Amino acid sequence: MSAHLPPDHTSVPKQKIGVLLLNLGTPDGTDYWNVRRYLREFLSDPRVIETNKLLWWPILNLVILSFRPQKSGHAYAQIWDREKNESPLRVITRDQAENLAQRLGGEDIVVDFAMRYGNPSTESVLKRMQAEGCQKILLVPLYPQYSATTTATANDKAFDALKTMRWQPAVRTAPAYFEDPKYIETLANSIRDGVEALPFEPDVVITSYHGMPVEYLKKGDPYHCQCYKTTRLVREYLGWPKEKLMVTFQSRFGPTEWLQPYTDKTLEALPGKGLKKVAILAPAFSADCIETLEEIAMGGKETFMHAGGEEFAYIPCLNASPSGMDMIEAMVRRELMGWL
Ligand SMILES: C=CC1=C(C)c2cc3[nH]c(cc4nc(cc5[nH]c(cc1n2)c(C)c5CCC(=O)O)C(CCC(=O)O)=C4C)c(C)c3C=C
Ligand SMILES: [Fe+2]
Ligand SMILES: [Fe+2]
Repeated sequence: MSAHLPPDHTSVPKQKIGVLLLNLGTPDGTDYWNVRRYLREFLSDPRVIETNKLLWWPILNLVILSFRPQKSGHAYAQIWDREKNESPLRVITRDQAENLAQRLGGEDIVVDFAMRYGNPSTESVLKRMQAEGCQKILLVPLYPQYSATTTATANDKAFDALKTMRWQPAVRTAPAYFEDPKYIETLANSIRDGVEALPFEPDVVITSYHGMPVEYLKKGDPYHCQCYKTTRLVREYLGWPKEKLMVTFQSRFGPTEWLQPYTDKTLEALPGKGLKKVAILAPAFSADCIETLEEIAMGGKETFMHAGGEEFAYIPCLNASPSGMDMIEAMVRRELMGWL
């Protein structure tokens, strides 16, 4: 038998289990070229943009990538973590991975994080984990609600890397956790605690989810339904009436119809209906990022106050908070069952 093994087989490291947290990605800097490189990779993903490739290529390369990097770079600059010189999404995702590593403990488990677009790339981290001896790897896309535009493409990217490996590790993917009782409880408590800490009583609390083209819902993406279910379960957990916790969809991109009601239009309309005090959170995001900090906490507030609103508060994502990490730890331990 040994004649068939590579000469250095004796140096194969001890078998370990890998846990890889996956998130969307972010530019390496706020300047034009860094943002352009990131947006180009992101918006070239056919899971994200389903428009015919021949049609999309000139629109993306000649129009969008000429103007959008400046606009997005300016938005990133407003929320950039200057001390670490990184975007909040990467800082927080790293915190989550480090915190989880401490919780799972032991030298037989390797916890790391990777991004679908930009750095650290999914391929580089998977290869590092394999070199460290991880023969079993759990992929954890950090999206509570499943979407082909996020969860599926994160997994695709990991499988693309596995395709290039002669000796592939065994792999599992963690499912979306939009109705996981622990997630619902954690999210609901973060809303109740967030609201109780405010110096005002909100007339309405908005759960603002990242949007997507309506077309994707019609083609069978379950994201929209899972968003509504998360909010319904949270509302039931809190015992709130239907009108107290609203669903809206943010971050519209391009000219097509996206999921409605739109967050910005809702914030504009609420004061006119006598609802002048709001709290808002973004449950589709496991970590605060440009879409929550710049678009909602800053831009959303401006829109609301400009329309006659009186009080506005943004409730942060679960991030690497103790309760958020309890939830991630419980989910990961459950998915590792049989491997540990
Ligand atoms: C163009 C179509 C897009 C779809 C569909 C989409 C879905 C989607 N996205 C997230 C989570 C995040 N998106 C983020 C940024 C972002 N998203 C799009 C476009 C689509 N997203 C763009 C063009 C951008 C870049 C920012 C900009 O230029 O305005 C981020 C933040 C990244 C960061 O660095 O902070 C996250 C997270 C979900 C959950 C989702 C599901 C439907
Ligand atoms: Fe997005
Ligand atoms: Fe946005």
